Amino acid sequence: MLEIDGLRKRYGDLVALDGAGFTVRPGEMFGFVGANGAGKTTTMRIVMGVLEADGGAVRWQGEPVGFATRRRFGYMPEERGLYAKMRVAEQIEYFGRLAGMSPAEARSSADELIERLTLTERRDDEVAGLSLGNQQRVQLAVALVHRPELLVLDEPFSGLDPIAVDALAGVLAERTAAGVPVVFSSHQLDLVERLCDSIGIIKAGRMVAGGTVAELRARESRKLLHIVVTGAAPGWTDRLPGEIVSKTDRPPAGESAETARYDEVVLVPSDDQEALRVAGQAGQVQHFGWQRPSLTEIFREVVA
Ligand SMILES: Nc1ncnc2c1ncn2[C@@H]1O[C@H](COP(=O)(O)OP(=O)(O)OP(=O)(O)O)[C@@H](O)[C@H]1O
Repeated sequence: MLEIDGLRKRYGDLVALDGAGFTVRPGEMFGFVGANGAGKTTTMRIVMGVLEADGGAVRWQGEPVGFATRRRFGYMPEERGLYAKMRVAEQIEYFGRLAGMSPAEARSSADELIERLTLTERRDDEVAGLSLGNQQRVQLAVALVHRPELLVLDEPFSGLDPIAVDALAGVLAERTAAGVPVVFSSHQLDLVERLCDSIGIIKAGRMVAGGTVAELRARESRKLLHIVVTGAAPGWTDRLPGEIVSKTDRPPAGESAETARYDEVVLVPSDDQEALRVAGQAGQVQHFGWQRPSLTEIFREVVA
């Protein structure tokens, strides 16, 4: 289990981390999200010992993390670090050897990752000549090659095409199934929502929300009502009790309105039963139900 506790870090006068912390359990995929400059990279660098914290602690299996422990971690830094002139397979093997693998182990692990991350046709190319997305795949292979006990990945999905996203998600799911905790940062919230067991949201160096997506939905979000009414006279939505978050009178593309008028409203109701009554009196209620907020909506709410 990885425990990050009360991290503090200043760069001169700028407070980058102000008590940030979270826990990642064995086999858990943890999505670390926050706006630009919120402190994600700084946190990951401290976990990996690239930066020293001014305060707080990082523990692995209950013990403070040191150099020997970090060698067993896999890290994909924000500043990608590959040898431009080295060939793909050679490079991945080299990093496996650096982490203490035998030549045979490093080769077989590199071969497996090359295949999984669909780099087979590029295995003898120099990294410098690869597209950015392919360089990213090599960087991921380097982080994974020594079969680390913990994975810390700074925006591993950025710049990958959808096939590479699926390939990487598959590799990470295998590692978590084997008990490895994975922490990754991302701005692709739909992906985070799809892949992660739990999520931490950081804002200005502090954690502002955390838990499973279901917990976040239950705890952090306002309850939204989604209402669709056809055939109502214009202006009826003014009678709805509560705050209208969005509304449109245009039916979704591809669906023609059967009646002259279509209204779709998202409402934070002050009285849901009254909202139902108003909608029913106004026209034909086609849909009336609670809307589950997406992670993007929750993010906007807690980070705003
Ligand atoms: N070496 C540095 N010197 C001075 N300030 C820094 C340094 N590194 C980061 N910062 C500042 O610390 C804050 C946190 O930065 P950090 O890179 O950790 O954010 P982030 O959440 O990873 O952002 P992004 O999503 O843009 O990658 C920002 O205000 C950033 O400008």
